Amino acid sequence: MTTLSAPRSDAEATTTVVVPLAGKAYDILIGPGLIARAGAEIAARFPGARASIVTDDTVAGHLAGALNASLEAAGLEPQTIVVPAGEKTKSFAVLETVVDGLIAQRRERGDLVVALGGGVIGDLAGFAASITRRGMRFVQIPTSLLAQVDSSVGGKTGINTPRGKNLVGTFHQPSLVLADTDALASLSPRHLRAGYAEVAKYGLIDDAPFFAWLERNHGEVLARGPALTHAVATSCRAKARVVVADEFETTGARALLNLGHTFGHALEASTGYGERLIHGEGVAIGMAQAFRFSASLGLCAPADAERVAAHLAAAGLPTRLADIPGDVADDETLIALMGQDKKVKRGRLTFILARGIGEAYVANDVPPDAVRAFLATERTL
Ligand SMILES: NC(=O)c1ccc[n+]([C@@H]2O[C@H](COP(=O)([O-])OP(=O)(O)OC[C@H]3O[C@@H](n4cnc5c(N)ncnc54)[C@H](O)[C@@H]3O)[C@@H](O)[C@H]2O)c1
Ligand SMILES: O=C(O)C(=O)C[C@@H](O)[C@H](O)[C@H](O)COP(=O)(O)O
Ligand SMILES: [Zn+2]
Repeated sequence: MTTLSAPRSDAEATTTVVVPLAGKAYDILIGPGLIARAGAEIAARFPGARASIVTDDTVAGHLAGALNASLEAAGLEPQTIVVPAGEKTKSFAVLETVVDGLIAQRRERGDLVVALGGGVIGDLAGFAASITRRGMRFVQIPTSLLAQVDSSVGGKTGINTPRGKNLVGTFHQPSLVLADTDALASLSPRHLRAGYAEVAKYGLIDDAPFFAWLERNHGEVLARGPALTHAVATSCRAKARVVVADEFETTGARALLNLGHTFGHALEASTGYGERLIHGEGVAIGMAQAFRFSASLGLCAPADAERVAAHLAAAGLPTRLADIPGDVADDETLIALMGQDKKVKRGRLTFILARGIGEAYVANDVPPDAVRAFLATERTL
């Protein structure tokens, strides 16, 4: 018989997932108290480096003081750059203020940019790090569920343009990820649910048992119980596996992480990157649509599509165009936005479709007419 005992300290409660990329391997530490320990963890790995914290004006109020104190105590001479919270911050204008701030702070190539915040901050600060002085190192301290399970891992960085999501950016891996599960205490329920969509994505792509586990345990995950930490660690392991297999999204393995994003990104862009539809919500609708599209093409059982939508709805997520407040852009606008997707090859649309739960695959060359016919049915839901 195995006797389980509670961890005696935050350090003992920490899970480490390694992203073993050749020449640029890094650790993801997951657990409580990591912001308080950030200075020690960073200084031990990057002796002599100084740190610039990039955060948003919401996260700053909750967590920047504690992080600053920890980095200060470890001799990292922290300075902070604060930008507005929200998706609109992933823009050229805000990128310029971050890059200028790093240069004004006289940070060198060997110093560290520390992204403290959700996916918006991680994508923006990571991009700024990748271009400032032709490439600074950076550390991700993800504070939203979405950032802890997805955006802080894998090195996709970037900003949006009015013509589409993440259309300007780089691949630039972080040097360390510190996912402090205590930080999630102050995250709003809406943003927690949005992050949950990306958790469910890992089950839908290739891990049916994890999806079934989520169906049983989503209440505890969303109640921020111990199941939440399990969900974060399982998600990070899944993402690390995919990123190591296909870092630059060339073989198709990484494209699977785009499940729900062809539809979702078009919806986000068409709603102006505002509060009407946040990324995880767009992904939830997009994943439900990807399964309904697959069912309509005879690829997967309609019951699977219904099960996916039912689970996302049970988690409080939108699953239909009608769930988006206000008018939704017309089909031609959405198809034009999908045409800007980075998976497009020689003008042909690519979707992530599914043969069932946990059986997603990359479908190249989906005819726009099939998408048009499908969207027409979506308007009736
Ligand atoms: N690079 C990638 O691989 C990747 C993966 C998934 C998503 N993304 C990107 O991530 C972004 C979405 O990330 P997000 O959902 O974290 O959005 P976000 O960064 O806007 O954070 C959501 C909101 O929660 C607030 N917040 C964050 N942490 C908090 C905390 N601990 N306490 C209180 N408030 C907190 C933020 O201020 C913000 O208002 C999108 O731009 C998306 O494109 C990138
Ligand atoms: O890491 C990846 O690869 C992903 O696709 C993860 C997605 O959840 C994320 O939203 C990503 O930013 C989308 O990438 P994009 O290349 O489609 O913009
Ligand atoms: Zn995403």
